[in-house]
Amino acid sequence: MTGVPETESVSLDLLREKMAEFAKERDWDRFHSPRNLLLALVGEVGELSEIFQWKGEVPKGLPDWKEEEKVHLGEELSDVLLYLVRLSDICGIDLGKAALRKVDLNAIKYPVTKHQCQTTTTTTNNNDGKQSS
Ligand SMILES: Nc1ccn([C@H]2C[C@H](O)[C@@H](COP(=O)(O)OP(=O)(O)OP(=O)(O)O)O2)c(=O)n1
Repeated sequence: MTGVPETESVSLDLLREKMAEFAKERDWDRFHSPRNLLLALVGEVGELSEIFQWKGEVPKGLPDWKEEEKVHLGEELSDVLLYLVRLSDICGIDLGKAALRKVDLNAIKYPVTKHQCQTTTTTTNNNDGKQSS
């Protein structure tokens, strides 16, 4: 259905093209304004949050979740990603490049030597750089 072989990785560029095509075919470009897309994105983040709502903390890998719950989670994560990709495109932002640049900036802001977790002591580093015991 996507035209992408199962074994191939999916790029942000492919998703950007698919969303552009999807909107064009339906004459929905006029609805895909920055503000509309942002609101749609926030709505989908809400739907994603609902999946985790009231569940308490859940273990990584979601071992106790039913297959259909995981499929639903994948759908909501995808909606968030797709609107984010589309919003970036409409705003003229190369999301992949911007994100890579941000990763570099994060590494400068949080150098490993200063923020590595100390496993031998009871002191822990929060990811905001502040320490707590
Ligand atoms: N104007 C629109 C409407 C939808 N979509 C695409 C992007 C999302 O991936 C998905 C969102 O579709 P829905 O608004 O139907 O939302 P859900 O799929 O979450 O359905 P529901 O809200 O019924 O759970 O469709 C889009 O690009 N532009």
